[in-house]
Amino acid sequence: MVRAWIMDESDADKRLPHMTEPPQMVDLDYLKELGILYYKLDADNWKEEGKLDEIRKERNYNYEDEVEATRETLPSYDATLEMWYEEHIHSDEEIRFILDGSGYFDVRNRNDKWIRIETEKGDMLILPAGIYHRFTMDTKDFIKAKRLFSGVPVWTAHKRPQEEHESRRNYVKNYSPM
Ligand SMILES: CSCCC(=O)C(=O)O
Ligand SMILES: [Fe+2]
Repeated sequence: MVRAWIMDESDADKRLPHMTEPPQMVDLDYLKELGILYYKLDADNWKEEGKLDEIRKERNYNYEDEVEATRETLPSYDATLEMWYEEHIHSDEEIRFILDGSGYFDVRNRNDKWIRIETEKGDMLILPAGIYHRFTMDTKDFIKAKRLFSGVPVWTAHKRPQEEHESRRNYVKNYSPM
C-alpha cells in the first residue's frame, strides 16, 4: 500500500522520510481530494496485466517514455535532481509509473503543508495539472519510471509562485487548496 504523510519541517537531508513524531499519515481519499490518482500495477508484467492499457485508453495517454535516475544514466544528474526538487507546477498532469526503485513525490495540501508520497515499484501516480509539487530520490538513490502524457509531451516546470497560470487557476477552482 502506498504511504503518504505530512512532512516535518526539518532541513535535514531531503532523501530522508521526514515523518513527524508521532507520524501523521494520510490515505488515498485524502490524496484524491487534492486531485491525485493512484493505481497499483504489476511492474514486471504490466503488458500481460492490461491495467496500464486500460488507463491509457480511458485517459487518452498516447505518449510514453522511460526515465532512469542514476548518476550514470541521467544526463546532468545533480542539476536535474535539483530541478525536480524545486517547487513547481505543470500545465498538464504529471503521470509516473514506477518500474523499479523508489522515490518521494511531495505535494502541497490545502493548508500549504507538504505531503510526502512514498512511491516504489508498481506504483502509478497521476498529479493534476496546477498542483504545487516536487520530487526527490530517497536514500536508495535509484528510480526508474515510465512517463506518460496525452499529446505531445511538455515537461516544462513553472516555479512557484504561479497563481495567475491557467492550470493553477483551474486547479484552485476545482480543488480549492487554500
Ligand atoms: C523518475 S520519475 C520522477 C521525477 C520526474 O520525472 C519529475 O519530477 O518530473
Ligand atoms: Fe513536476
